[in-house]
Amino acid sequence: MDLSKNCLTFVYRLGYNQNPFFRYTPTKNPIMEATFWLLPIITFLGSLVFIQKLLMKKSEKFRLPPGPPALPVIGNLHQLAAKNMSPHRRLRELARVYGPIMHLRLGEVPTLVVSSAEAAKEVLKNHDVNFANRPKLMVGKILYYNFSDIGLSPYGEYWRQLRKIATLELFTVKRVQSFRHIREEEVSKFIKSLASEAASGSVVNLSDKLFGLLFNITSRIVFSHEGEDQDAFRVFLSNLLDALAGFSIADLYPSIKLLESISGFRKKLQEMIKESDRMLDPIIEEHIYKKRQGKTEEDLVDEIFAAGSETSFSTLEWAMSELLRNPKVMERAQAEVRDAFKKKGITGESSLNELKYLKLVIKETLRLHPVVPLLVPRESIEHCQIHGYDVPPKTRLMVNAFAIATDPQYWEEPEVFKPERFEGSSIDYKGTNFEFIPFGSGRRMCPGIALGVANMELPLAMMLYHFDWKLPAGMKPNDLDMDESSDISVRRKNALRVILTSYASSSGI
Ligand code: HEM
Repeated sequence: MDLSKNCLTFVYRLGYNQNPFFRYTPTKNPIMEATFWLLPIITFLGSLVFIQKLLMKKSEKFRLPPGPPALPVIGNLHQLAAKNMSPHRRLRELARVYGPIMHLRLGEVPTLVVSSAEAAKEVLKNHDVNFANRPKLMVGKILYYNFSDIGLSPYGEYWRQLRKIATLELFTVKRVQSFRHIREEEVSKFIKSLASEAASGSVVNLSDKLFGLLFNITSRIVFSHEGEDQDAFRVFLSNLLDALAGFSIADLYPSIKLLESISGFRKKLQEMIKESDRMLDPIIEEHIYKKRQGKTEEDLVDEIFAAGSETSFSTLEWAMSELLRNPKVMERAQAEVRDAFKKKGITGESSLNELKYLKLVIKETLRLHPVVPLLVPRESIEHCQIHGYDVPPKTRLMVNAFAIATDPQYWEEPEVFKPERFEGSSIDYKGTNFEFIPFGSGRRMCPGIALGVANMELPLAMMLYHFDWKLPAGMKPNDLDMDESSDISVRRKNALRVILTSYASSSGI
């Protein structure tokens, strides 16, 4: 019996994968999947209860943070899976009951969940070094050839060298600027393609178009090459981001090596390697060939591809969704960009500095829809104390950036999309204002902020300048669903479909 296929089909039937975009990925709720997996093997794991009890005795001398009561073997997985909510929303709910410093056991993994700015500052600033490690997730071991990438490699000399090269050589403002012509060319092609859709008056799948844009920009930046195989890459990215969350059964029970193979996760990752080699090898070979002949433009390392395209794509998709739901904000953003371009003409990225409100729209989108809401998991290196609670070594850390960015303690009307809230405020996403950390903070903070923001500003400005937007079939702004996929990276669950008309004075596409 193909148990793996049956389990996935079951989860699929539960309705967690209704997004036609991502229909090739068998399940979009990894926690449900993990919980489901536990049913047939729970007997096997029962033997662990005894060991666990011994461990619990040992941990009694610690003052662990509060948390919901855990069950033997599965710990708190059932509470996370309850209510069919995305993990970051469910964890926000639990934090409202148990507090901003919460202890959970996910499978056999002790996990610290931090959900306030004060506690985030404590772990990401005051105890930054101690939490600068990443857990040894299977995806890092298999897909990234024994943790050889920046994002998943353990804290130490190797990671420091990679990060230094990335920071000094790849992510400087000058380097990001050197890709300006790529962004301008690709955005111009994108706008032309939207203009032909506008002329036909048909309903446009904006999600597809935006993904294509970010895919092309990132391909050219990373490989100096136009993107191909976009659909396959989209599925690959979706699977990769699932794996990064660390919610696979093998990552929840890392001591039981057998689970890596019987859960089918190892096989899945190996298939992903084959798929990524199939897609990337020809591009890389051509790139090396061109480089030897001195024919390439400056490029970034290939592993950056996933981090770079999906995050900016998702954020743009959310920004357009919020603008469609909030016509007044849309109006103000369009007025600003149209006014600026009318005065100076469309001068590509050099016009962007004037667009103060547009920048606030992006900030507000990152607040309400941080695309990596729990940041990338970290792990404590040695024992430490956080606000008087003990945190043993090898505790997994999740910082709920979403819960913090929607906490009424720091934000007025936190659920309302209101870019004006940042007007005259010095709060920024650079990692020092802990109530707003969509890019994380500290040593492992996202090094790609400048590139990510550059990839979002020009497309957004151009979309707002060239077109007027409405929802299809007489839908009212509030009818637009904002359902989220339930992965580590939070995308729209359903494609964003729109009708657009060309703005009368728009020219120079
Ligand atoms: C909207 C855009 C983006 C968002 C919201 C975002 C968010 C994040 C977050 C939350 C983390 C984890 C930080 C932590 O653990 O504290 C991260 C890590 C990372 N990001 Fe980004 N990111 C974005 C764009 C990019 C881009 C464009 C690149 C590169 C081209 C990039 C490369 C990376 C890398 C390499 C890491 C791992 C850093 C490390 O572990 O040392 N990101 N990002």
